[in-house]
Amino acid sequence: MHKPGVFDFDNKAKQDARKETAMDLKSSLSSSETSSQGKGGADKKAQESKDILVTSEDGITTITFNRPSKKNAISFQMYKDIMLALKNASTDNSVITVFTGVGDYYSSGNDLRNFINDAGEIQDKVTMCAVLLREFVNTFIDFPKPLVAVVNGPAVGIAVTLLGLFDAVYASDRATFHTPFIHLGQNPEACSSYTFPKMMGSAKAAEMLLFGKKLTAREAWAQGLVTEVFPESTFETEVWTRLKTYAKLSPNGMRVFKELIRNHERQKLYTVNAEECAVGQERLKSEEWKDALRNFLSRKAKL
Ligand SMILES: CCC/C=C/C(=O)SCCNC(=O)CCNC(=O)[C@H](O)C(C)(C)COP(=O)([O-])OP(=O)([O-])OC[C@H]1O[C@@H](n2cnc3c(N)ncnc32)[C@H](O)[C@@H]1OP(=O)([O-])[O-]
Repeated sequence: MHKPGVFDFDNKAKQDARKETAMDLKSSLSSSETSSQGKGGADKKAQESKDILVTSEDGITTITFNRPSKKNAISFQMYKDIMLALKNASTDNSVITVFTGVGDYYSSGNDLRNFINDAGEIQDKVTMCAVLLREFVNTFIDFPKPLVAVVNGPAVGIAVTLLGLFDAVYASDRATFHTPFIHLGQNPEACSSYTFPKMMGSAKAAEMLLFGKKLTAREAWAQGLVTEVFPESTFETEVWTRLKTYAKLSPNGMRVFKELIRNHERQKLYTVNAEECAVGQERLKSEEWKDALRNFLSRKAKL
């Protein structure tokens, strides 16, 4: 019998898992939806979940990582909440959608405890994780309005790689950008294996993605990952003043221009996302990854 290779996306196991996860996501999204007010919900709290806050004001829907005690690490539930928030933001009255974080971090990336059960054992969530991740990243690829990151502090892993799918990234000079996949036995995701070399050139992208070099905000700006860096003392005031001005620009114009830009490479991004998730699925079975996870949990390893 044909053994599916890493890039064979159509094998039955993946399809079954995709069905399961799709059902799981559907029920999770619809149960949150009953309490959300997505459509037309400008100028009020649009949706509430414990770790992801969503507000809509002055033409801007803001999705905020709100888990400061864990440096805004992203749990599986948060991935689902973010997808729901983006789905609602795509049809609400707002013009621009913004991501930011509460506390000293923007986000420390994927919650490494996503893979641990209550007894502290590593769980096999490999296929489920790949399916969730693929759907999550596709939601960013397809988001129709201008998407802006207000990076208030350090960003790690998927919180960094996703930025390649944003339209603008404003950073405090306190922010750092770190993709330590080599130390984690994982691989670049969120289309960064394509967007980063395109953005910064292959030599600079390799330092980040292959060698896990942490960039300061100014280095990230010099390499095209960040639009502009602001001093921490004036960051919030300057950025929000600017965003409120941008939110008065033509919403239809911005949608059409964004679609024009995205359509040049939408199919390419879907393919890259699928490939990265398939490779990631293999990486999450590796001993390297399990060792990295054990080291983090036993507090032997920190970035
Ligand atoms: C599959 C999808 C693909 C995604 C890939 C990625 O994103 S790859 C990137 C994956 N990301 C990483 O590899 C980052 C791993 N994290 C770190 O290396 C460090 O925590 C730090 C450098 C972010 C902050 O160091 P610091 O000394 O300033 O603070 P602190 O360490 O005391 O943290 C406070 C609390 O937050 C907790 N917590 C924080 N982050 C995470 C997390 N991601 N997960 C879980 N928990 C996390 C931490 O355990 C602690 O909890 P406790 O003990 O109070 O219950």
